[in-house]
Amino acid sequence: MKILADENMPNVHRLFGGLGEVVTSPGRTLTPAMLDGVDVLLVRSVTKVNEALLKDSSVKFVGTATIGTDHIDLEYLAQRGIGFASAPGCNADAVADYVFSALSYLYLTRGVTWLNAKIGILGHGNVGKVVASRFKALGCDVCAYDPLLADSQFNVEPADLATVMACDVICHHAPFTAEGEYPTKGMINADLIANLQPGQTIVAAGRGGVIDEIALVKRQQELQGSLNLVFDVWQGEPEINRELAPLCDIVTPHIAGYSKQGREKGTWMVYQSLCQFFGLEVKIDYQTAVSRGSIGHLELNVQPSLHDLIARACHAIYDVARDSNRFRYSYLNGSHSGVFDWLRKHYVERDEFGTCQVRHASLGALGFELI
Ligand SMILES: NC(=O)C1=CN([C@@H]2O[C@H](COP(=O)(O)OP(=O)(O)OC[C@H]3O[C@@H](n4cnc5c(N)ncnc54)[C@H](O)[C@@H]3O)[C@@H](O)[C@H]2O)C=CC1
Ligand SMILES: O=C(O)C(=O)[C@H](O)COP(=O)(O)O
Repeated sequence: MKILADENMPNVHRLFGGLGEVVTSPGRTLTPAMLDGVDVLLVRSVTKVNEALLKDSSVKFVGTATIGTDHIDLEYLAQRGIGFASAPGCNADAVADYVFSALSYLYLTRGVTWLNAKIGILGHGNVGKVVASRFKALGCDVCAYDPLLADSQFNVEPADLATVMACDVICHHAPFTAEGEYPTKGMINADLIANLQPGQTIVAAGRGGVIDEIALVKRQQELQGSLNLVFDVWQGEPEINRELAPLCDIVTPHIAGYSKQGREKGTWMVYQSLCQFFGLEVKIDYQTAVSRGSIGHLELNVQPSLHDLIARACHAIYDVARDSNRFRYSYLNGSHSGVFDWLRKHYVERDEFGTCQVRHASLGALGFELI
């Protein structure tokens, strides 16, 4: 079996090497010619998998080690009888860690006291639910908008879009969809953005293309920079909006889900699905494939407030400012146009909060392991 994999997929040789010949390549520039003789294609979000890529190939199985599937033409795969697997939920905890690291940053730098705020979540799937549960466990007032779910499927108060957009903190965890009854493409439109008020916070960590970036630039300028903006996903990736980025507090190159464990889990979930598809034995188990954390245990002195305690704990494991600064200085101040992908390829590993043990009960709410 010949397996072609995105070079940014961790553990790919270790997991798939026993199943066939593994060749890796940059995902964004993959061409149909590279699929010659390939049976299995393993991608991440940057490869458009569609008829144009696959029509002359003999690919039998496509796996994406990601949560999102908007880069895959699922209908075409089904028509051709090509097997498919994604990795639902693999990096949901990583994205939640990103959200709380970013809110901690806003607390420390701009005094945003988000624990007392009204929180609104856009998209209540695997990621939205983890984020919502953490806020709820911390005692926050949380609601969520997800028109495709019945009320009984929410773990927080269901709300309409306008209600979520009026919240103090708005967390975008919706996929990119251009069709159907509730497409997300441009869903956060100029009208909704024109109603944003000073002091509101937006964390964009779902998919680019959902928020009207031009309208947001205009509103942020009108409000003299008083919106708190955290942007991980962008409409024109790997380019980013050069007018919007300087108006944001945190700018990152689509790495909210890039924890070591989240990325390894993604590869392992696809490995498991591939074995099932071809009727092969799963020889590498989850414990072997997914790393433990490198810190293990965190002792924190009593902090002046819960906000401070959370900020110290989150940033001891992952301080989002490190990614934002690296990106801001190299992308916005430099001429290196490939820096978006370079930073992702050379991402400095980070562990999930859940790999670290703590004693403070309130940190259990954030996914840390309580002892
Ligand atoms: N920034 C990053 O690194 C990462 C981004 N993502 C993105 O986050 C998105 C969400 O991930 P999951 O929760 O795991 O996906 P999921 O598929 O479990 O949930 C998506 C939810 O969005 C809802 N939805 C669909 N249309 C909507 C609309 N118009 N308005 C509000 N909600 C709508 C769906 O009903 C579903 O409940 C993914 O599509 C993925 O693209 C995921 C992982 C990492
Ligand atoms: O899982 C998803 O969905 C994501 O957005 C990934 O974290 C994005 O990572 P890449 O696939 O673009 O490396």
